Amino acid sequence: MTKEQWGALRQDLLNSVGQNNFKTWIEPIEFAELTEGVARFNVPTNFIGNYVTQNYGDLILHHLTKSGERVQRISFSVVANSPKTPPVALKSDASITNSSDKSSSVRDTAMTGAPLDSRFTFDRFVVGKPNELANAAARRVAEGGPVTFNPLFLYGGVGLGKTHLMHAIAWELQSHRPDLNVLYLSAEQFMYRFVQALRDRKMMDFKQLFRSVDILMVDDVQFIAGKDSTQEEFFHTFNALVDQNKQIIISADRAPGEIKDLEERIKSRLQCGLVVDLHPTDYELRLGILQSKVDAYRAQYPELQLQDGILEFLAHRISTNVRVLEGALTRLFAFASLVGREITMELTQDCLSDVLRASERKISVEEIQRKVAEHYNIRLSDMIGPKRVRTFARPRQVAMFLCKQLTSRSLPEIGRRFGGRDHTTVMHGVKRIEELRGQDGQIAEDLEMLRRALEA
Ligand SMILES: Nc1ncnc2c1ncn2[C@@H]1O[C@H](COP(=O)(O)OP(=O)(O)OP(=O)(O)O)[C@@H](O)[C@H]1O
Repeated sequence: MTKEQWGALRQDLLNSVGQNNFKTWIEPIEFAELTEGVARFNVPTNFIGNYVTQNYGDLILHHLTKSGERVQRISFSVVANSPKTPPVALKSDASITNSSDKSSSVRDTAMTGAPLDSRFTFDRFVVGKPNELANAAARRVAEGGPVTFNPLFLYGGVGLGKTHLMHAIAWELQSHRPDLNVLYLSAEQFMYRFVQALRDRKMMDFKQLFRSVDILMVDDVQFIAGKDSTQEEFFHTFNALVDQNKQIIISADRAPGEIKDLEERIKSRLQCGLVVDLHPTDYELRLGILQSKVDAYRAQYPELQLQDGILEFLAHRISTNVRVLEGALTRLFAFASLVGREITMELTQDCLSDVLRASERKISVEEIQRKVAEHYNIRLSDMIGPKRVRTFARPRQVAMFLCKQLTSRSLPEIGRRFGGRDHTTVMHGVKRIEELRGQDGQIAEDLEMLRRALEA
């Protein structure tokens, strides 16, 4: 790809990210070269490199691929005055890890040139009810003691921490058991290497490499489903390692039995050890994660000013996955530091309007009305209808309050969905519940219970 082609591609990116984001994030990056599947860019600061990787990495990769380029990953190097600042790379690569230098944000290894993310450690993994079992199992494996369950199979939806836990295991093993040879790679990378070995007639080397590891970790194993010869090779590798009593750790986006087009014999092997599920996050875990990110950020930028209630608001409103939550916070920090202002609710809603709109789809006004009606044992038609007796009016106000809190609908919109009421009625209802929440323990409890039920 030439610089001119990159220029044309930037237009597509402009259309995708919008003028403001483009000016702030995309414009400063400069295409350097594309070699061996890696598109390299120069950036003025490490911060921009990190931000673009996290927020636009996939998008850039997508546009590059769409334009016909063969690109596996992108990488950023800081060109300003600090030649020592490390380049940043995307996470989906492989690495054989055998040193404990964590100085760079993403560490490359000489052997494969692939990264383990230094942020993905156990001490930065926030534990809550939804992930406590997965965390405990990962920590056990990371001790590097005798193999008790093989494989450890971690599964869960997008962005819930599977990769984080796998990297954490690798880091931990490196520091406590540097004698062990740990190989972490994505299933895609496994296939890529297998195909390359076939093409270069280096299957013996391939087999030897994979059979000589002490701990093999394969991320996103669902990727090999339907790819027959890769599955076959994976099956042999798996068996050879289990026979030698070597630990295997696998992750996927769903349980082994539910991965379509995965051979039955592989499914049953994968179920032989310990299968642990990372559940969707709950409000408390999301708040804990946000808090820990703020603490980490504050350690670097003590001038950060964050109004009360912002984290709670984000934890309520963004329940899709942790990656989205993290991305939202990073964007907020970046925006606030650019404009040099305190992070207020207004700034948050402004800066994250697209994310908030996207995640709002999760809880609808109708769902809230239904749940609240059920909870107070009234009919939905009475909740929306004209009757003003307390038995209906209070649940109606509770529902309005939750609509205001859990969706991004405006007051007039909410009013319309409550039988065409005026926005001042909604405003009054929301205010009333806010007051009651502080005075009436029962209302506070009802609100909490309903919120949990709606977010579950
Ligand atoms: N419990 C947690 N504590 C702190 N950070 C977390 C937690 N769970 C997820 N994250 C963060 O969320 C982001 C996404 O996590 P990760 O990449 O591990 O997800 P994943 O389950 O592997 O997703 P995918 O299915 O897309 O590969 C990472 O930046 C990770 O650090």
